[in-house]
Amino acid sequence: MTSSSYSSVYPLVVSGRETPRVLSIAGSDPSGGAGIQADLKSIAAQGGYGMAAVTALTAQNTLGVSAVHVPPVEFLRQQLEAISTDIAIDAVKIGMLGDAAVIDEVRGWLEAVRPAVVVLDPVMVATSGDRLLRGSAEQALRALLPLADLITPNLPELAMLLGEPEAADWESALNQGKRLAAECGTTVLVKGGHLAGTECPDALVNTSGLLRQDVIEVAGPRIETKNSHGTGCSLSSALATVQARTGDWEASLREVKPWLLQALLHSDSLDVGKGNGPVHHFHHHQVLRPGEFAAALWKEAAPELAAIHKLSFIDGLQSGDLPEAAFNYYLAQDAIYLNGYSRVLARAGALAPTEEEQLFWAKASQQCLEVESELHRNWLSTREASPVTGPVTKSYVDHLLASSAAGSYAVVLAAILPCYWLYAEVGQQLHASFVDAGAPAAHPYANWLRTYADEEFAAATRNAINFTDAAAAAASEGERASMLEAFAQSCRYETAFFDAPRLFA
Ligand SMILES: Nc1ncnc2c1ncn2[C@@H]1O[C@H](COP(=O)(O)OP(=O)(O)OP(=O)(O)O)[C@@H](O)[C@H]1O
Ligand SMILES: Cc1ncc(CO)c(N)n1
Repeated sequence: MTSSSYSSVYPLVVSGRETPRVLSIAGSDPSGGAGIQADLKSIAAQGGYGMAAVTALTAQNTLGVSAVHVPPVEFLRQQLEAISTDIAIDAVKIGMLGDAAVIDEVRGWLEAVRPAVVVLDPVMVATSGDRLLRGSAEQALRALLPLADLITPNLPELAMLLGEPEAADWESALNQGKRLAAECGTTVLVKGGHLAGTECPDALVNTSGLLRQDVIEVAGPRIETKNSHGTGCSLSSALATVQARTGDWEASLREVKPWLLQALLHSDSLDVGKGNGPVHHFHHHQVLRPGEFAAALWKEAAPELAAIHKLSFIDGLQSGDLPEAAFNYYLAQDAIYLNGYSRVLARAGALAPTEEEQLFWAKASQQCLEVESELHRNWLSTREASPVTGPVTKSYVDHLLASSAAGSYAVVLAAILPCYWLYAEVGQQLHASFVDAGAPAAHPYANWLRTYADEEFAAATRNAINFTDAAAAAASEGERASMLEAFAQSCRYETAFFDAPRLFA
């Protein structure tokens, strides 16, 4: 392997632009799912700077196209000139062109400016079946193809460009792609969107050694959805953007296809229109509303809270029938637990993004140690309880320490939270039923039950919930998944901790 081919396979320095300047030359879709609107969203979703020169205006929605207006080509010329005389363009995506005069204008501009990356989506017919290119302009479009680096026809467009019947299976689609690639000397992206079946592959096809192989297929599942309006526009403009950054068509397709798949999967949440709706271009930038993540956590916690209230330990504590040995075991384990918990709270303080939060967790960590020594002084000094760490205590503390090891503030908080939240809820209910029973002084656990109505602890719990909710809003999707996992695990340990005296005392 020569040094030059080595460096092209394993580039030490990526030469592409971090924020590519990408121009879409395409039609407008006022409903926002296709055309320049989809292009600008896709370019931005891939981290590019989007620009748009409008070739045609359509009146359309998710049900279809009701009118097309192609403005005078002189105005397109002025738009293109305004952009390219001022701004360096890293990639161009070409979509709906409308008629032969527009095609000629774009051809002239491409020949003069010669952008480094040109993706041509030969738009002829919308998803709804409406024509977006005059029949008389098909020949002119064919003649434009060799000026592109990548052509992205759907299967009906591929067939029309070749003057052949539409491919009915993937193999004949690939063969048609090869014929078109050979005819125009460029790379063709053959798209599986219009085929049936559970798979939806795409393939980069070329015949003149432009790529590593003649056919590079990228597999993908077919999503069961009618929201496919603008998938072709979104794919081609996203590819142009990523290509300007990577300089590698295969790498670009492998990056864009999973994004488009997720955009299709999240399309229902947009709820746009009655027909073929758009895809969710910014599914990866979902903004959480305040309290939304906390509500999702509470949903996780609800079954555990119900399970805690069914435990014989809670029942016995409430009625006073709880064997003393079980209560003593619980107190001794609680003291051990609080020591470990205090260390994890201190870790939350170390990771906190604001001084307010740092102070809150530092105080919480100290208070935790104070409660631990209180337990020893006032509760455990007169009781018989083993000082050995029980298996549930050990596992719970290990889980908390492990959750803090990755160094994510959001994940530590999610792991910490159930000890506040579930404990506060359980304590409040135990205290309320104690008061309802007239707070009998003769109740064997009266002094303990009285400690539960602590307003300071309730306020701290509200703070801990709010900090966790805010940390989730700032976290990545992956971190939020880890938060849910850490939180759910801590909830299970809360239940196990209340049940441990029955099993191990
Ligand atoms: N149901 C689906 N599930 C998964 N991927 C899909 C689905 N439909 C289309 N795609 C993908 O979307 C991209 C566009 O393909 P398609 O063949 O639908 O283009 P198109 O017909 O030009 O789109 P448009 O709707 O914009 O006219 C391809 O990457 C294709 O694999
Ligand atoms: C403006 C415009 N361009 C392309 C398509 C193809 O999806 C469409 N429906 N509308």
